[in-house]
Amino acid sequence: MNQSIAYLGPAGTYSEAAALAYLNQQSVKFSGECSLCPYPTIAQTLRAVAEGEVSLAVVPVENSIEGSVATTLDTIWQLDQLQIQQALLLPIAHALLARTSNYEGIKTVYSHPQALGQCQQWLEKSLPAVKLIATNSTTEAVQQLDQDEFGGAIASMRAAELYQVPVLAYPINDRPDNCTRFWVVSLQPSQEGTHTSLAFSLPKNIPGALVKPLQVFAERGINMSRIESRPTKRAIGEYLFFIDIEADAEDPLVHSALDELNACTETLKIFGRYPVIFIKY
Ligand SMILES: O=C(O)C(=O)C[C@]1(C(=O)O)C=C[C@@H](O)C=C1
Repeated sequence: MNQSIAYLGPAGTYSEAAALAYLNQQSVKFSGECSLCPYPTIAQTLRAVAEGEVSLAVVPVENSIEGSVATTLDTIWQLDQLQIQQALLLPIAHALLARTSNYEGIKTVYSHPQALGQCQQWLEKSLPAVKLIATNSTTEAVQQLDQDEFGGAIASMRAAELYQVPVLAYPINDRPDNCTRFWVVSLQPSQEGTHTSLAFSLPKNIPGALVKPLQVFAERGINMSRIESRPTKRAIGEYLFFIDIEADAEDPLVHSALDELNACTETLKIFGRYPVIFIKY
Protein backbone atom coordinates (compact mmCIF):
# COMPACT_ATOMS: atom_id res chain seq x y z
CA MET A 1 0.00 0.00 0.00
CA ASN A 2 1.20 3.52 -0.76
CA GLN A 3 2.11 5.44 2.37
CA SER A 4 2.40 9.19 2.75
CA ILE A 5 3.90 11.07 5.67
CA ALA A 6 3.00 14.70 6.45
CA TYR A 7 5.58 16.97 8.08
CA LEU A 8 6.15 20.68 8.72
CA GLY A 9 7.92 21.81 5.56
CA PRO A 10 9.33 22.87 3.22
CA ALA A 11 12.14 20.31 2.81
CA GLY A 12 15.11 20.95 5.08
CA THR A 13 13.22 21.33 8.38
CA TYR A 14 14.01 19.25 11.44
CA SER A 15 10.55 17.73 11.08
CA GLU A 16 11.60 16.42 7.67
CA ALA A 17 14.78 15.01 9.28
CA ALA A 18 12.59 13.24 11.87
CA ALA A 19 10.28 11.90 9.12
CA LEU A 20 13.31 10.61 7.16
CA ALA A 21 14.72 8.96 10.31
CA TYR A 22 11.35 7.27 10.88
CA LEU A 23 11.24 6.06 7.26
CA ASN A 24 14.79 4.76 7.44
CA GLN A 25 14.02 2.80 10.56
CA GLN A 26 10.78 1.39 9.08
CA SER A 27 12.30 0.62 5.66
CA VAL A 28 11.24 -3.05 5.76
CA LYS A 29 7.63 -2.14 6.53
CA PHE A 30 7.52 0.55 3.80
CA SER A 31 9.12 -1.54 1.07
CA GLY A 32 6.60 -0.05 -1.41
CA GLU A 33 6.19 3.62 -2.32
CA CYS A 34 6.29 6.19 0.46
CA SER A 35 6.11 9.92 -0.12
CA LEU A 36 6.88 12.77 2.24
CA CYS A 37 4.30 15.60 2.08
CA PRO A 38 5.30 19.06 3.39
CA TYR A 39 2.61 21.21 5.07
CA PRO A 40 2.97 24.91 6.04
CA THR A 41 1.94 24.58 9.71
CA ILE A 42 1.94 21.91 12.43
CA ALA A 43 -1.86 22.19 12.77
CA GLN A 44 -2.33 21.52 9.03
CA THR A 45 0.14 18.62 9.25
CA LEU A 46 -1.96 16.95 11.96
CA ARG A 47 -5.26 17.76 10.22
CA ALA A 48 -3.98 16.03 7.07
CA VAL A 49 -3.94 12.73 9.02
CA ALA A 50 -7.32 13.35 10.67
CA GLU A 51 -8.89 14.05 7.25
CA GLY A 52 -7.27 11.01 5.62
CA GLU A 53 -5.10 13.00 3.16
CA VAL A 54 -2.00 11.16 4.44
CA SER A 55 -1.43 8.01 6.47
CA LEU A 56 1.01 9.42 9.04
CA ALA A 57 2.37 12.71 10.37
CA VAL A 58 5.60 13.49 12.21
CA VAL A 59 5.32 16.50 14.54
CA PRO A 60 7.56 18.09 17.20
CA VAL A 61 6.25 17.86 20.78
CA GLU A 62 8.95 19.03 23.14
CA ASN A 63 12.46 20.45 23.11
CA SER A 64 15.07 20.02 25.83
CA ILE A 65 15.75 23.81 26.00
CA GLU A 66 12.46 25.45 25.04
CA GLY A 67 9.90 22.95 26.36
CA SER A 68 6.56 22.09 24.79
CA VAL A 69 5.40 22.82 21.26
CA ALA A 70 2.02 24.27 22.23
CA THR A 71 0.39 23.93 18.76
CA THR A 72 1.01 20.19 18.73
CA LEU A 73 -0.61 19.67 22.15
CA ASP A 74 -3.56 21.98 21.37
CA THR A 75 -4.23 20.40 17.96
CA ILE A 76 -3.95 16.80 19.12
CA TRP A 77 -6.47 17.56 21.88
CA GLN A 78 -8.88 19.21 19.42
CA LEU A 79 -8.61 16.49 16.77
CA ASP A 80 -9.33 13.71 19.19
CA GLN A 81 -8.93 10.66 16.96
CA LEU A 82 -5.15 10.73 16.41
CA GLN A 83 -3.02 7.92 17.82
CA ILE A 84 0.71 8.08 18.57
CA GLN A 85 2.70 5.31 16.87
CA GLN A 86 6.15 6.20 18.07
CA ALA A 87 8.21 8.91 19.79
CA LEU A 88 11.52 9.90 18.21
CA LEU A 89 14.26 11.80 20.02
CA LEU A 90 16.34 13.75 17.55
CA PRO A 91 19.54 15.75 18.30
CA ILE A 92 19.13 19.35 17.04
CA ALA A 93 22.15 21.44 15.98
CA HIS A 94 21.34 24.85 14.49
CA ALA A 95 23.37 26.88 11.99
CA LEU A 96 23.27 30.59 11.14
CA LEU A 97 22.79 30.93 7.38
CA ALA A 98 23.34 34.23 5.54
CA ARG A 99 24.49 35.60 2.21
CA THR A 100 26.51 38.40 3.86
CA SER A 101 30.08 37.45 4.72
CA ASN A 102 30.12 38.65 8.36
CA TYR A 103 27.88 39.24 11.38
CA GLU A 104 27.97 43.07 10.91
CA GLY A 105 25.99 42.73 7.67
CA ILE A 106 23.03 41.04 9.39
CA LYS A 107 20.14 43.27 10.50
CA THR A 108 17.37 40.66 10.90
CA VAL A 109 17.36 37.00 11.93
CA TYR A 110 14.46 34.77 10.87
CA SER A 111 13.48 31.41 12.31
CA HIS A 112 10.82 29.24 13.88
CA PRO A 113 10.12 30.52 17.46
CA GLN A 114 11.40 27.22 18.92
CA ALA A 115 14.73 27.61 17.11
CA LEU A 116 15.04 31.31 18.08
CA GLY A 117 14.45 30.25 21.71
CA GLN A 118 17.03 27.48 21.51
CA CYS A 119 19.69 30.01 20.35
CA GLN A 120 18.60 32.95 22.54
CA GLN A 121 21.86 33.31 24.53
CA TRP A 122 24.00 32.95 21.41
CA LEU A 123 21.93 35.65 19.66
CA GLU A 124 22.21 38.03 22.65
CA LYS A 125 25.98 37.58 22.74
CA SER A 126 26.84 37.45 19.03
CA LEU A 127 24.10 39.54 17.37
CA PRO A 128 22.67 41.75 20.17
CA ALA A 129 21.26 44.45 17.87
CA VAL A 130 19.40 42.34 15.31
CA LYS A 131 15.63 42.20 14.90
CA LEU A 132 14.18 38.68 15.39
CA ILE A 133 11.32 37.59 13.14
CA ALA A 134 9.33 34.37 13.66
CA THR A 135 8.54 32.14 10.69
CA ASN A 136 6.39 29.00 10.33
CA SER A 137 9.46 26.77 10.03
CA THR A 138 13.25 27.01 9.91
CA THR A 139 13.22 26.38 6.15
CA GLU A 140 10.69 29.18 5.63
CA ALA A 141 13.28 31.38 7.39
CA VAL A 142 15.88 30.38 4.77
CA GLN A 143 13.44 31.29 1.99
CA GLN A 144 13.06 34.79 3.50
CA LEU A 145 16.70 35.43 2.62
CA ASP A 146 15.71 35.67 -1.07
CA GLN A 147 13.93 38.95 -0.25
CA ASP A 148 16.28 40.25 2.45
CA GLU A 149 19.97 40.66 1.63
CA PHE A 150 20.66 41.77 5.25
CA GLY A 151 18.88 38.76 6.70
CA GLY A 152 20.15 35.67 8.52
CA ALA A 153 18.26 32.43 9.16
CA ILE A 154 18.59 29.86 11.92
CA ALA A 155 18.11 26.50 10.24
CA SER A 156 19.62 23.06 9.68
CA MET A 157 22.85 22.22 7.85
CA ARG A 158 20.71 20.21 5.43
CA ALA A 159 18.70 23.37 4.60
CA ALA A 160 21.98 25.24 3.94
CA GLU A 161 22.95 22.55 1.47
CA LEU A 162 19.51 22.21 -0.18
CA TYR A 163 19.06 25.97 -0.73
CA GLN A 164 22.75 26.75 -1.31
CA VAL A 165 23.08 29.38 1.42
CA PRO A 166 26.49 29.81 3.18
CA VAL A 167 26.83 28.87 6.86
CA LEU A 168 28.23 31.71 9.02
CA ALA A 169 28.25 29.84 12.34
CA TYR A 170 27.59 26.26 13.52
CA PRO A 171 26.49 25.01 15.99
CA ILE A 172 24.79 27.97 17.67
CA ASN A 173 22.26 26.30 20.00
CA ASP A 174 22.72 27.36 23.64
CA ARG A 175 23.35 23.79 24.79
CA PRO A 176 25.30 21.14 22.87
CA ASP A 177 22.92 18.34 23.94
CA ASN A 178 19.87 20.10 22.43
CA CYS A 179 17.22 17.61 21.30
CA THR A 180 13.56 17.56 20.26
CA ARG A 181 11.00 14.83 20.79
CA PHE A 182 8.70 14.13 17.85
CA TRP A 183 5.53 12.04 17.70
CA VAL A 184 4.58 9.90 14.71
CA VAL A 185 0.77 9.85 14.60
CA SER A 186 -1.86 8.05 12.53
CA LEU A 187 -5.51 7.01 12.83
CA GLN A 188 -4.64 3.43 13.82
CA PRO A 189 -3.64 2.43 17.35
CA SER A 190 -0.08 1.17 17.70
CA GLN A 191 0.53 -2.56 18.26
CA GLU A 192 3.22 -2.06 20.90
CA GLY A 193 4.34 0.44 23.51
CA THR A 194 6.49 1.24 26.50
CA HIS A 195 4.99 4.72 27.01
CA THR A 196 1.46 6.15 27.00
CA SER A 197 0.33 9.76 26.53
CA LEU A 198 -2.99 11.22 27.61
CA ALA A 199 -4.67 14.47 28.59
CA PHE A 200 -7.65 15.43 30.70
CA SER A 201 -9.72 18.33 31.93
CA LEU A 202 -11.00 18.53 35.51
CA PRO A 203 -14.66 18.70 36.53
CA LYS A 204 -14.14 21.52 39.06
CA ASN A 205 -11.43 24.02 39.94
CA ILE A 206 -11.35 23.20 43.68
CA PRO A 207 -8.49 22.63 46.17
CA GLY A 208 -6.83 19.28 45.54
CA ALA A 209 -8.65 18.65 42.21
CA LEU A 210 -5.41 17.48 40.59
CA VAL A 211 -4.34 15.27 43.52
CA LYS A 212 -6.73 12.41 42.78
CA PRO A 213 -5.77 11.98 39.09
CA LEU A 214 -2.07 11.95 40.04
CA GLN A 215 -2.65 9.50 42.90
CA VAL A 216 -4.14 7.02 40.43
CA PHE A 217 -0.63 6.54 38.98
CA ALA A 218 1.36 6.96 42.22
CA GLU A 219 -0.68 4.28 44.05
CA ARG A 220 0.16 1.75 41.34
CA GLY A 221 3.86 2.67 41.12
CA ILE A 222 3.41 3.97 37.54
CA ASN A 223 6.06 6.57 36.74
CA MET A 224 5.02 9.82 35.06
CA SER A 225 7.71 11.18 32.74
CA ARG A 226 5.98 14.49 31.99
CA ILE A 227 3.12 16.71 33.06
CA GLU A 228 2.23 19.86 31.16
CA SER A 229 -0.71 22.20 31.44
CA ARG A 230 -2.41 24.10 28.62
CA PRO A 231 -5.35 26.49 28.91
CA THR A 232 -8.75 24.94 28.10
CA LYS A 233 -9.43 28.23 26.22
CA ARG A 234 -12.92 28.27 27.86
CA ALA A 235 -12.07 30.52 30.83
CA ILE A 236 -8.94 32.01 32.39
CA GLY A 237 -7.36 29.72 34.98
CA GLU A 238 -8.91 26.51 33.55
CA TYR A 239 -6.41 23.95 32.34
CA LEU A 240 -5.95 20.72 30.43
CA PHE A 241 -3.23 18.43 31.83
CA PHE A 242 -1.05 16.45 29.42
CA ILE A 243 0.66 13.46 31.00
CA ASP A 244 3.17 10.89 29.72
CA ILE A 245 3.63 7.69 31.69
CA GLU A 246 6.41 5.14 31.40
CA ALA A 247 4.00 2.22 30.97
CA ASP A 248 1.96 0.47 28.31
CA ALA A 249 -1.76 1.37 28.18
CA GLU A 250 -2.52 -2.32 27.47
CA ASP A 251 -0.95 -3.46 30.73
CA PRO A 252 -3.82 -4.52 33.10
CA LEU A 253 -2.40 -2.29 35.87
CA VAL A 254 -2.46 0.73 33.54
CA HIS A 255 -5.93 -0.28 32.33
CA SER A 256 -7.26 -0.07 35.88
CA ALA A 257 -5.48 3.29 36.42
CA LEU A 258 -7.10 4.69 33.26
CA ASP A 259 -10.56 3.46 34.33
CA GLU A 260 -10.15 5.21 37.67
CA LEU A 261 -8.78 8.32 35.96
CA ASN A 262 -11.83 8.41 33.70
CA ALA A 263 -14.05 8.54 36.76
CA CYS A 264 -12.30 11.53 38.38
CA THR A 265 -11.75 13.71 35.29
CA GLU A 266 -14.19 15.66 33.10
CA THR A 267 -12.86 14.59 29.68
CA LEU A 268 -10.06 12.03 29.29
CA LYS A 269 -8.30 11.44 25.98
CA ILE A 270 -5.73 8.65 25.46
CA PHE A 271 -3.34 9.51 22.63
CA GLY A 272 -1.84 6.04 22.44
CA ARG A 273 0.85 3.61 23.55
CA TYR A 274 4.14 3.70 21.73
CA PRO A 275 7.87 2.89 21.82
CA VAL A 276 10.51 5.64 22.16
CA ILE A 277 13.36 5.61 19.63
CA PHE A 278 16.63 7.56 20.04
CA ILE A 279 18.07 8.77 16.75
CA LYS A 280 21.86 9.15 16.55
CA TYR A 281 23.89 10.75 13.77
O1 LIG B 1 11.05 24.51 11.85
C1 LIG B 1 11.50 23.35 11.85
O2 LIG B 1 12.52 23.00 11.28
C2 LIG B 1 10.74 22.32 12.58
O3 LIG B 1 10.75 21.17 12.21
C3 LIG B 1 9.99 22.74 13.83
C4 LIG B 1 10.81 22.60 15.11
C5 LIG B 1 9.86 22.78 16.36
O4 LIG B 1 8.75 23.21 16.24
O5 LIG B 1 10.34 22.48 17.47
C6 LIG B 1 11.41 21.26 15.20
C7 LIG B 1 12.59 21.04 15.83
C8 LIG B 1 13.38 22.15 16.42
O6 LIG B 1 13.10 22.14 17.80
C9 LIG B 1 13.00 23.47 15.87
C10 LIG B 1 11.83 23.66 15.19
